[in-house]
Amino acid sequence: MYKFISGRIRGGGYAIKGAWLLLKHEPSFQVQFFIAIVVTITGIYFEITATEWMFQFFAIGLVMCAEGLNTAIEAIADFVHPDFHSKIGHIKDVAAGAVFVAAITAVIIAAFIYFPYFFDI
Ligand SMILES: Nc1ncnc2c1ncn2[C@@H]1O[C@H](COP(=O)(O)OP(=O)(O)OP(=O)(O)O)[C@@H](O)[C@H]1O
Repeated sequence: MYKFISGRIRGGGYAIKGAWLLLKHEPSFQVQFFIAIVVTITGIYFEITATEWMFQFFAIGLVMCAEGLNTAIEAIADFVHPDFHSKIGHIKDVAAGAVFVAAITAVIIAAFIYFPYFFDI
């Protein structure tokens, strides 16, 4: 039981380290983090509802999670095949496509939340 708990705590430590590495080294992740701060301040300013906060945090998490996984896939691709290869290009394009889908979803959620506040409708 002790081993199980200490193993889980250690795993959590590695995960936090991974999130910190993304924030420290990945420009795309840093941009998304900055946007997350901006929309959080915007949410506070407009006093959005609890449901809108939930959707907003879900959208932020979705995009940053997709970006983190995309970064990991890119790193694996570069590690297993550092040279140019059409298959590696395809893998990276598909992984980037997943981030794009998450980002479009977040933009749609943001539009639904903020249109009424910005245009007073
Ligand atoms: N080894 C490779 N072989 C073939 N195509 C590649 C290779 N490396 C990159 N590409 C192409 O270049 C694109 C950008 O790849 P890259 O690894 O530079 O990602 P990136 O633009 O730095 O992504 P991010 O901004 O998320 O870090 C890929 O989507 C792919 O189309």
